[in-house]
Amino acid sequence: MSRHVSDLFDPAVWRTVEEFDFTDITYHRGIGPNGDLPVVRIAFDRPEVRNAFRPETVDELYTALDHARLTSDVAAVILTGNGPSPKDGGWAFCSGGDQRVRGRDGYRYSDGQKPDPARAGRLHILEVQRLIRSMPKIVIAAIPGWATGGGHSLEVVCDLAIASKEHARFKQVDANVGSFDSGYGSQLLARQVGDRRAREIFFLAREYSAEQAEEWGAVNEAVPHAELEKKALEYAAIIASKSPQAIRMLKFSFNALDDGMAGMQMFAGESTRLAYMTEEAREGRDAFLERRAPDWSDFPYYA
Ligand SMILES: CC(C)(COP(=O)(O)OP(=O)(O)OC[C@H]1O[C@@H](n2cnc3c(N)ncnc32)[C@H](O)[C@@H]1OP(=O)(O)O)[C@@H](O)C(=O)NCCC(=O)NCCSC(=O)c1cc(O)c2ccccc2c1O
Repeated sequence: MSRHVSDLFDPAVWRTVEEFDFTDITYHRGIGPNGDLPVVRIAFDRPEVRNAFRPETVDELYTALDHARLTSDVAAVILTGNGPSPKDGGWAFCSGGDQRVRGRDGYRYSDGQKPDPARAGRLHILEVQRLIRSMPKIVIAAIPGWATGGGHSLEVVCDLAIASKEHARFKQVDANVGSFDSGYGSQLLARQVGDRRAREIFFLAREYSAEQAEEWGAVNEAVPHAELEKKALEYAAIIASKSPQAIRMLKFSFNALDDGMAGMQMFAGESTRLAYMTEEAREGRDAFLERRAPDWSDFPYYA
């Protein structure tokens, strides 16, 4: 019998991705009447601690996201948090780093595990942020409850965000606990809500609601709690109806300026792929393989 995943999870539209044995997250592939849908659902599965992440959670999250990245018939990823908490019924997207395992130099793996010293103090949620940013798929945050600290920054880095009207709460608590996301978590937030508001969110660490987040441009839409995942699936279906190449180029063009040379590299890499598909580029390859001078005469210098 399949286990209960989350109160918002509809078992009729998801199947478990079987290759993995995750403990801190769940990973599902969308299914429809005619087989797999081009969407996956990845969810934090630690509702008793408001879906705080420990290093193991981050490893699993990275693995699932990278699997989605490499799955050629997946167009979109829904990133969410399972709930509610069996302890008190509270909902969370993610409350950031698990403060119980925070050491002097980062977050620590569970007792008994003696990792390579390079993996002793972990802040590798930043690697997950970079993966979300650079993967050529659209990542949709479906926020059913609290988004705080590193969880707040994680939803900021997603391409789109939808929040539960009743239960989503936002609070950037980094400065309360002596932490600071000086990368995407703050700078991208300023892009989304404006510099003044982003400074307020970080410096004052005040709670704000889903409606407020929508008004400020921090999320795309605030929807009734019961409809959150349905709405995220709707977004994914629309994205999957578009040209994969256009979506990829658009995502990388949105990132390009803010991500500097790395952003341009992503965009330019896709341009190279397009160039490889032309007769002109094929002529260059063929000439090399046939040990002759390339004949560019069919290819004008466009103005
Ligand atoms: C999220 C809250 C606002 C929720 O408040 P609420 O009153 O609804 O619930 P409780 O406080 O009673 O929480 C229920 C239960 O969960 C435990 N819990 C919640 N959050 C965490 C957490 N992050 N770590 C560990 N445990 C947590 C809580 O203790 C309760 O347990 P009981 O046993 O008592 O039932 C509120 O909980 C809250 O403010 N949480 C803390 C948020 C926080 O401080 N997050 C960390 C910020 S720093 C961070 O995330 C971070 C991580 C990185 O890896 C970075 C890397 C690089 C740069 C920056 C990073 C970064 O900033």
